[in-house]
Amino acid sequence: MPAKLSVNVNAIAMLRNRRDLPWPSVTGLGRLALAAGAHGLTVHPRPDQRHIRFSDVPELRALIDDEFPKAEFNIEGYPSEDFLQLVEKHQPEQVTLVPDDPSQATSDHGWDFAAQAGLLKPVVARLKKGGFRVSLFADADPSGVNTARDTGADRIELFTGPYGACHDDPAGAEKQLEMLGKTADAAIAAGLAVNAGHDLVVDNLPLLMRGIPKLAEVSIGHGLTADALEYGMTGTIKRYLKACGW
Ligand SMILES: CC(=O)[C@@H](O)[C@H](O)COP(=O)(O)O
Ligand SMILES: NCC(=O)COP(=O)(O)O
Repeated sequence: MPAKLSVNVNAIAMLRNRRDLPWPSVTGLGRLALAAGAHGLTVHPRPDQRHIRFSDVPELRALIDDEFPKAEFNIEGYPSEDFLQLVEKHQPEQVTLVPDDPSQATSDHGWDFAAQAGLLKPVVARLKKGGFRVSLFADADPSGVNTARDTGADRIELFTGPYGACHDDPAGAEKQLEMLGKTADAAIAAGLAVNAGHDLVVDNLPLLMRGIPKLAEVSIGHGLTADALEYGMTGTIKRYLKACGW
């Protein structure tokens, strides 16, 4: 089965937040994405709420529960106490832990598993006890994978930013893909499932899918939102599903 597509609505929220007005509607565009066949929605709340607001989370939870019960909600973020309470309240199907500090413009690295296993283990245990699937944001580096597994997580999410940055450098993209593939192989051998995300677009998805055919899920926001301005959300989801191999 091809990788499932989870649509990250952070960029839509950021556009809305330019004004004190309710459009573009995060929930409305999330509805269009799910109606067009996307498998889930992703949000990445940050403490300053510059993208998604905490108040968006219950609306998106209700959208999935009421209208798309087979879809999944994925909440990504740094495991602060506020974040953990947010996910415990709104019960996403998947929690993706990301080592962002609040000043970062966007996510730009995965966990340093050797150094941060002590922080992650009790957090993963708490989330697993709450019934959540837990995924850990990971750089393309197979050496950290066993430590990631030992935290008790179910999945890793490969950070594909450096791959996405090679949009005009095919040789560089191949190099990045090789490391991503090795990391995915090591993770699967360790018993973890593998997601991927960051700077994925219609043009770089087919190569990623061929290189890592066992990917479980991709979460895509920035590039997909840019495409939606051009093609509309419904047309964009169809393009992205096709690029994923559906
Ligand atoms: C973990 C990851 O790569 C994404 O969640 C990314 O952080 C998207 O969030 P922004 O669109 O807010 O940068
Ligand atoms: N986990 C990655 C994600 O949700 C979206 O990242 P991007 O497509 O906005 O770069």
